[in-house]
Amino acid sequence: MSTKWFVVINPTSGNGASKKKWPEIYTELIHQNFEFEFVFTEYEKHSLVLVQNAIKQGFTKLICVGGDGTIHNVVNAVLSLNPNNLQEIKIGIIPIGTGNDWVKTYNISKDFKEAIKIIKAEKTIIQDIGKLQITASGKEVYFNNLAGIGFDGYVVNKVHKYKNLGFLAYFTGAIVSLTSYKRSNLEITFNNTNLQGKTLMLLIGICNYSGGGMRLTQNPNSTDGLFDITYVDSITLFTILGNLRGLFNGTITKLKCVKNFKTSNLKVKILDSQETYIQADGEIIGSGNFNVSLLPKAINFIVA
Ligand SMILES: Nc1ncnc2c1ncn2[C@@H]1O[C@H](COP(=O)(O)OP(=O)(O)OP(=O)(O)O)[C@@H](O)[C@H]1O
Repeated sequence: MSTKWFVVINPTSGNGASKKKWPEIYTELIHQNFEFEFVFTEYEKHSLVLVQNAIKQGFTKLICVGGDGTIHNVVNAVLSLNPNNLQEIKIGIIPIGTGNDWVKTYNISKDFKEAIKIIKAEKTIIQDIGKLQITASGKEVYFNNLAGIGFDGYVVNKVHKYKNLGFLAYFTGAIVSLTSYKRSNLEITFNNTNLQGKTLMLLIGICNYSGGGMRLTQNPNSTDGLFDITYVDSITLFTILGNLRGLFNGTITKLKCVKNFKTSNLKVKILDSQETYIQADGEIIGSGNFNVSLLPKAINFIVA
């Protein structure tokens, strides 16, 4: 087992900010007495291979420099490898992304010096993780923050156009997309509940924030063994514009048109032929019918 840290940097995250800030982050890691090896990703999902190789070499302490997509890839690397020493693996985050949503739940600072101090203290939380399986392909994806289908996936698919707007990228993408999005006919089944019909979006939440600081699930708790589900069949642009603060303080979830549930499993069937994107932690992962289940207390993160 290595006592060194393995640092993976996505140079494209935060619209290139990770690459620019790396020399200062490197200096600060040395300054705070970290022993580490580091590597830059060279293509999308490259962190999956890099992290799996690092774990096979005996690294247990990982640092992720990037945004929510980079954290998502590191989590997927660990859980798809499912090593014998999973309990010993810890993930620390230096948040340099666009939305930086996952870190907000745990008050991890966006100031990299503060984020490094938090990692140094090695206080961990064992968090719940979602496992999503696309029925047709059997593809499995883990998520640590929030997954969704419908409008949510549509916005994520468009958001790259607005990445230069920073945290407003998702909000801008959502407002621009609301007029053009065509709802899909979905069937959603969990516990004794069956929802069927034209659906704007379904969100499956673990942590508190998504879409660049929005609070779109009502009562999330990242360690309670349950997803927080938000289901919206329709909402007008007018209602959203009248509740802009509610998007960011969570009161939007109290509107009559927004339904909230808790469950640890659910099934989603697409009842029409329209392609509907599924997103997990802000990454498009496919389309089609899928099942989701919760893995309670599945992975250690270093938190404030
Ligand atoms: N070297 C690379 N070249 C191109 N894409 C990469 C590279 N390394 C990682 N990626 C991809 O970059 C994407 C975005 O990364 P990330 O989410 O960390 O940044 P972000 O989108 O700016 O932040 P956020 O998700 O917090 O909004 C991920 O899908 C990841 O697979």
